Amino acid sequence: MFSWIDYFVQLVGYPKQSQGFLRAAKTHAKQTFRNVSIVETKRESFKLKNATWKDMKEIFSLAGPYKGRIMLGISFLGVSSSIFLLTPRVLGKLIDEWDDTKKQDPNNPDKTLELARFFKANPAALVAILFPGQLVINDLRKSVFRSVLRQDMAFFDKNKVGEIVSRLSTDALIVGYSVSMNLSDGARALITCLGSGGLMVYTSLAMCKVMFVVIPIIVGTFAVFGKLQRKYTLMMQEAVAGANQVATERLSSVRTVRMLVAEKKEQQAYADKINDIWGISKKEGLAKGCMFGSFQFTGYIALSTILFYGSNLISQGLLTYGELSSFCLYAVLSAASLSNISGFYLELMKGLGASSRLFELRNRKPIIPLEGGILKGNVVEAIKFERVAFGYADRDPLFHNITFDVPAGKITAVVGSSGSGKSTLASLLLRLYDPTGGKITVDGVDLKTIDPSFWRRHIGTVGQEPVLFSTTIRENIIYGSEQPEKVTEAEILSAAEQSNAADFIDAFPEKYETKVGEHGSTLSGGQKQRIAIARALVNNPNILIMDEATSALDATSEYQVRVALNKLLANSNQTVLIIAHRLSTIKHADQIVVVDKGSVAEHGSYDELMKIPDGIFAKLVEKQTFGFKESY
Ligand SMILES: Nc1ncnc2c1ncn2[C@@H]1O[C@H](COP(=O)(O)OP(=O)(O)OP(=O)(O)O)[C@@H](O)[C@H]1O
Repeated sequence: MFSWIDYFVQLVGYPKQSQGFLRAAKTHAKQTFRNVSIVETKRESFKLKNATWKDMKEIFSLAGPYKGRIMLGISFLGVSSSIFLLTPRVLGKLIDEWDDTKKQDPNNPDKTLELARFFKANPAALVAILFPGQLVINDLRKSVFRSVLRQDMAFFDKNKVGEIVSRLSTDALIVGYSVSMNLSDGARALITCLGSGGLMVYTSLAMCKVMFVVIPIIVGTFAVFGKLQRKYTLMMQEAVAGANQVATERLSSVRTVRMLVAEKKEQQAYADKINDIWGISKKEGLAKGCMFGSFQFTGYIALSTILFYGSNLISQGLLTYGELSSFCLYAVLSAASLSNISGFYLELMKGLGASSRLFELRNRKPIIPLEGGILKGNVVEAIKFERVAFGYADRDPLFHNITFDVPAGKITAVVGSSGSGKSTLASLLLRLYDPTGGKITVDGVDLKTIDPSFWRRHIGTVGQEPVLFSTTIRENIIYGSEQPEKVTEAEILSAAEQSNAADFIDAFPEKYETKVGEHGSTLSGGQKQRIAIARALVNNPNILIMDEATSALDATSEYQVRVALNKLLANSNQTVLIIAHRLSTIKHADQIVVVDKGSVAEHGSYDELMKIPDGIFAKLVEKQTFGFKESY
């Protein structure tokens, strides 16, 4: 038989359970925020103030594709909130059941109990609204990452990768939460607040007089608390960001810290940052204590007034015990939902702040597009630099007139003092940046009109500091191939052979399947360089750009890399641009271009340049030879 205790447990248990899902998810999200709040900086408060309706529209448009799910979720929410709201009324009726004169009609049982039982048995129905949240986050992350990957190099010069990553992780999470679970919390709070207010009026109009006095006090308390809470949250996020910044930077450079014996200094720097956090949490705790104290005090006064006034009405026969109980519960409910509404508002503002940074990334159009244009990937006559001018953003101009040809099928070496802009020429040729003046043409076609991805795909590049990915040697070699799965074993072996890498790869127990570690950390500098050369060669590119990396290598590694390069250049019929640091080794180049003070100062074969009296190249060679003698 259905006992009174079962009856009570079901009634009280339902709202606890149904809310449990949302609350657990919300708590999880909040904890995550805490952990990743490091990126919330001073800009946050600025953004919050500047949030506009346009931002509001944009943020809600994220949930657009999931309208159906959201409507379903909100329907469940509406039903569950209604039941939740009816609960005090039903409880009131239960109390009145003890009053023999006001027994319920057994032939007309309360339908709300049946509904409550349904949701108690099917709590999963209430989780429906949670799914769009993760989907919104997924969409946002994917679209922002896609946009970031398509940005030009000038963008990456300005934006730190660490910050972009935290936008992708933290900001996306905040935005996703604010338009999903937060929305459901807000909707629930609003429904509960309006519903309980209405039901208070319905339960007893006379009692509402008391509430008109109490509500402003409660709202005022919440308003003050909300404002303070927001202030301390922002301060806390900044302090946590500061501490994490110190920890991240120092730990990622732990080698340098160790070599400079700076452990104690760093320990202190971190401790200072942690003390900042402690200072803020003390203030936050004090404010919270005061606010909660005053809220409880107001609450007790309100409740006592309700009870006092209510018992007066009961004694006059104008109110029942049950009605008074219902009224009290609704008063508590409406107060609690007011607090939830303020929480919803804060989270929404946070979401707006975070979204503006994400939308900025998502909507940014790169200056140099990834694709589009003439599909040209070979050189028949020559690549020409025609009066090229260039300067990096926020720096003085680097080139004012660079004019020279890179003839097809020939080896062109670029030399110049450190910082003269040799690597920058390679970047311009790859169209990582556009010249600010003049132009680069390929067989007379302006590089700006050529499809950038198609062009780059036909260029094999070996950078000064080779970058390998933390995967196998094989994967690293075929990384740049358009269709890696179609690269044959013979092609991989041939590329490794040509780059002088085959011997050391064969000596590894797992050979081509050897994992190279993060950034190739388990390989020597020379080995990394030779794998990078193999990677450049495996696609049999039409053009080769070699930025010599010799400074970081020891004599043996340098020798091995040089042998690889020489072998490669001797057999090459490709158009080659080699940025040379060791001048004695470019005697085989068809032509040498000397860059100095923003223009091409000398131009010719090795022997021709050596013959120029007081020539820059001759001086560079002399300096280097002298330098070698000094160092040995
Ligand atoms: N991404 C960048 N943003 C701003 N300035 C840059 C950037 N890359 C290089 N520079 C600056 O441009 C100048 C030329 O650099 P570049 O690397 O082209 O010289 P380099 O001749 O190849 O030097 P090195 O022989 O030392 O490798 C330098 O003053 C450098 O500080």
